Amino acid sequence: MTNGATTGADLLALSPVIPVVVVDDADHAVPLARALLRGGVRVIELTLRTPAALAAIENVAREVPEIVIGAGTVTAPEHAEQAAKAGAAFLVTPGTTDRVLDAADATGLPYLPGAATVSEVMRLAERGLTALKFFPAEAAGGVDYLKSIGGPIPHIRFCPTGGITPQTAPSYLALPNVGCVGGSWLAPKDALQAGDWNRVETLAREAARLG
Ligand SMILES: O=C(O)C(=O)C[C@H](O)[C@H](O)COP(=O)(O)O
Repeated sequence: MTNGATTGADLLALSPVIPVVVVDDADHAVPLARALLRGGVRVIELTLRTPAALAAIENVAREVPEIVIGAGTVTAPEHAEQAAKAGAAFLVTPGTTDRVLDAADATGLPYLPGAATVSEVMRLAERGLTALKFFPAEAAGGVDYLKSIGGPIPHIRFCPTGGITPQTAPSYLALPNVGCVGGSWLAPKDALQAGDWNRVETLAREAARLG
């Protein structure tokens, strides 16, 4: 189920870019996942922002076992259990609370908890976490902020997400404390609505080369 990704650190190594996906139609998820795989991206983060999200995760977990499927936008404790039951292999949270972290731990799944400040990073490090999501990356200070965090807290590694583009991704990926970036550009809403899977495959092929 997790295709070998059993820790947060494993998640950072799956792909240079983790596609962050919003699906309005659960039927889009399987062809989308297959297009990402054809382009060389073997991970997908399906955000729990729409009513179709959990069914989409179930569809991909059942029909595309070659891809590592995770649930994003985990903002409440119950989201963690719902996502695990749907077949998610990992969880991603935009920010963190103790209740959300406890619920994520209870699933036994690897997860990337969100942090945006040095103090939030330190609080997560106190819980023994060493692989975090840095969100909202661009708005929270971008590359320079992450570079600064690496000085006093060099053992924590990040998946920065939020406002990152194919043009800015390389500057993040060049940092020693960055394992991958998250980005919604790999699954443009208009491409999903049009069923333009060739465009998704092309975007994935370009992203897979960023690492
Ligand atoms: O919903 C979540 O789980 C989040 O944490 C937020 C998303 O990861 C970012 O909104 C993606 O940012 P963009 O790539 O700029 O679209």
